[in-house]
Amino acid sequence: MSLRPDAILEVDALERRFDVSAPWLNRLIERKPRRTLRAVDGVDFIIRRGQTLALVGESGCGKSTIAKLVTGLHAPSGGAIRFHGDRDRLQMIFQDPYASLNPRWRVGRIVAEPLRTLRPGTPEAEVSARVDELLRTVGLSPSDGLKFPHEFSGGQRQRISIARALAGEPEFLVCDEPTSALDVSVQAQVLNLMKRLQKEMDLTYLFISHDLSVVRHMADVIAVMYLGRIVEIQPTADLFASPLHPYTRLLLETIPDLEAPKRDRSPMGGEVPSPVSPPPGCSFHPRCPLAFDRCRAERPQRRPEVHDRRVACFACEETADV
Ligand SMILES: Nc1ncnc2c1ncn2[C@@H]1O[C@H](COP(=O)(O)OP(=O)(O)OP(=O)(O)O)[C@@H](O)[C@H]1O
Repeated sequence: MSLRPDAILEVDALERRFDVSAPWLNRLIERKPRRTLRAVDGVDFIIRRGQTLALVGESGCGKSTIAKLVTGLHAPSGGAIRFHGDRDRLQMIFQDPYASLNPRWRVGRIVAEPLRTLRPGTPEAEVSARVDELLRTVGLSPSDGLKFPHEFSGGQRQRISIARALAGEPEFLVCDEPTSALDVSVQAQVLNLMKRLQKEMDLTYLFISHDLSVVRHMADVIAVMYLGRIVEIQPTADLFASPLHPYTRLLLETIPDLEAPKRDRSPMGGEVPSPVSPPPGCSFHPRCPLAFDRCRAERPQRRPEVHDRRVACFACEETADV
């Protein structure tokens, strides 16, 4: 059952645990219990058709695991993923175009492959015309189809990945750090291309990044993750104008040259705790300058009835309009 008629993806109480126990013989000898890592620990969000939701957070907070759960590469340990689109029209773009393109195939064949899978029996002349068109769409030329991936720069390779994804006629794209391997100037070009394609083709994006400045101009809604959970979700402009969660503020403070008004730069050091043994209460409390007793004992929840504007924080929810 869909909660929202315009939602293409609904994720509810999603969990993914990994067994990270030592091998059974070591456990037996050393009398160690099994260990479970909670990579995704009760995540929910919706994405509306034609929009971009960004998942942002430090390395290890569970972003890629969510991408793999949504694309079906991992099975959930709990919760639900409801995709209201056509599963065959869900594609993924990865961070590392070097690793995701077959080095022994010419670009034309790489881009043609999803097309041949989607529409078997398409005449070769038609496939080739479509490949040429896709290469032009992403800012390459048809003659580039004759080359191998190693003959291109990082940005061009990511354009090839995008052309390949488009060949599968997607309606939904999961983009896992698509520009983080690229120089800043090239990053902007690829992001602009993705934005243009989204508009022209009515695409929906789940966009993953560790960098808030990258998603600022891409996302309609930003979900900030910490240790397997979403701690805050807000429409992008609101998140930048009035971040609620202390962790979001920490992330914003690390963006250089942000034109936002200067906030109190409270030092918030400390390491991200291990997802194998997260702290009790709010996972962020050991690093949080606002933490009080309740934060150490009880886990803050986000209110489920408001989809795009929620914060899981006892200290800020009293003042927040959520
Ligand atoms: N197959 C696996 N087996 C065991 N642990 C895993 C596995 N995949 C991910 N993890 C762990 O789950 C947690 C979340 O990892 P994930 O890759 O989703 O984070 P991330 O936010 O995408 O970080 P990064 O940007 O570094 O990939 C990490 O602690 C990671 O070590």
